[in-house]
Amino acid sequence: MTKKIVVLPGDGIGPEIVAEAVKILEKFREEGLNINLEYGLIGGAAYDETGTPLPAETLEMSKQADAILLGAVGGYKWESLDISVRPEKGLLGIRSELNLFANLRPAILYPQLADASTLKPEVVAGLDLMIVRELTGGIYFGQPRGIRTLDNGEKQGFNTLVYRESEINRIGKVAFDIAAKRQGRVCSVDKANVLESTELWRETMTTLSKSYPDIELSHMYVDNAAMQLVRAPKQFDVMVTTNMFGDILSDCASMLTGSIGMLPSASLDENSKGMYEPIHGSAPDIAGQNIANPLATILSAAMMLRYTLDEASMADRIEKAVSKVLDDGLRTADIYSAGMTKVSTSEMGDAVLAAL
Ligand SMILES: NC(=O)c1ccc[n+]([C@@H]2O[C@H](COP(=O)([O-])OP(=O)(O)OC[C@H]3O[C@@H](n4cnc5c(N)ncnc54)[C@H](O)[C@@H]3O)[C@@H](O)[C@H]2O)c1
Ligand SMILES: CC(C)[C@H](C(=O)O)[C@@H](O)C(=O)O
Ligand SMILES: [Mg+2]
Repeated sequence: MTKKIVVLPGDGIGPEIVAEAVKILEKFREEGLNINLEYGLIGGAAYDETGTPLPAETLEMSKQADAILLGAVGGYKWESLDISVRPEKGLLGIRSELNLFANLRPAILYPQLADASTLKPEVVAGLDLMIVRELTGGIYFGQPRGIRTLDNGEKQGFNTLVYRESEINRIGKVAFDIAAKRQGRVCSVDKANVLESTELWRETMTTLSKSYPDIELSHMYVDNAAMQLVRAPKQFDVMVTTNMFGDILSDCASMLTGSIGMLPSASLDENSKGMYEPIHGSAPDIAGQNIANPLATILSAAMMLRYTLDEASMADRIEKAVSKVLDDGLRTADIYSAGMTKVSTSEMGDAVLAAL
């Protein structure tokens, strides 16, 4: 049966990088992969056209889809809008509406990029870390939230960090199951010394770990985890953490691999239906210049083939093709170093396509 892929390019560099991943999906389609691509609006592009960052039509087609490929949302143009209609709200809305609670963000160093990493080669060589970020709960979604005026006339902004045991258990299971296929170690990152919500997080992870006797569970406070990531990242196998901590730690981890333009992600529901997107944003500072790195998006398409479309060999081919173009010395500006060949977004995409 034909699998339906919804493509949501979004804003800024979104359309540029998504176009490169689509070239690859189209090639596989020509080779016989039974997919159909359908485009939708999200983020600022959707707001401009329809007055909302997540039009009902986009949500409906995404619910019907087998998988979604997303570029990025947001940009200067929409920064003065009320938070409730900003482009980012469209992204949060689709994650929540589709119940995409498990966000997998693999931070893998391609050895060819050791010199682009912010860490010394001996500290980062062989890095292969999986960050499992809870994506539909925590402070991003907790109620109450807002800005209120206090009795003395002063304004106060407030958000609520809440986690239910069931939310912690389901993301914990994802992390333990992934660890079982890797080195068997999970580090749960929290702030249990200060926040009750993550005190419960720690207790729940500990109880859950009793069902996974072969997995080694450790706990770490988020401030230490940030420090350990840049000190000795190879101590981690799988990290599992809350929505906001995972957002921050994954941007941090991305630079260990050379660039935020290298990190893909999968956001999955209970049935491994998913949305696939690079972890970076719409990069308005470089949008429209054909210089963004498309590899995070191309690698996100590989994750889509692996996790949702059950086409592991095609995913392998993409990952090998990325490795090949890096072997050939091709670099977008963000990962460029002396002696390499600087290429544009579309040249990088074409090179991966040719290397397939
Ligand atoms: N998933 C998403 O859609 C997503 C993620 C993060 C931020 N955002 C939004 O994007 C907008 C810009 O946010 P920001 O500047 O804080 O973060 P950003 O990730 O867009 O950019 C941060 C820096 O990284 C660079 N960068 C990002 N992706 C790159 C790529 N593929 N190649 C080369 N360089 C790249 C940018 O040029 C910029 O200097 C905001 O509106 C933000 O809310 C969206
Ligand atoms: C744009 C924003 C809502 C989003 C997040 O915070 O989840 C982004 O930073 C990400 O990492 O996907
Ligand atoms: Mg982020």
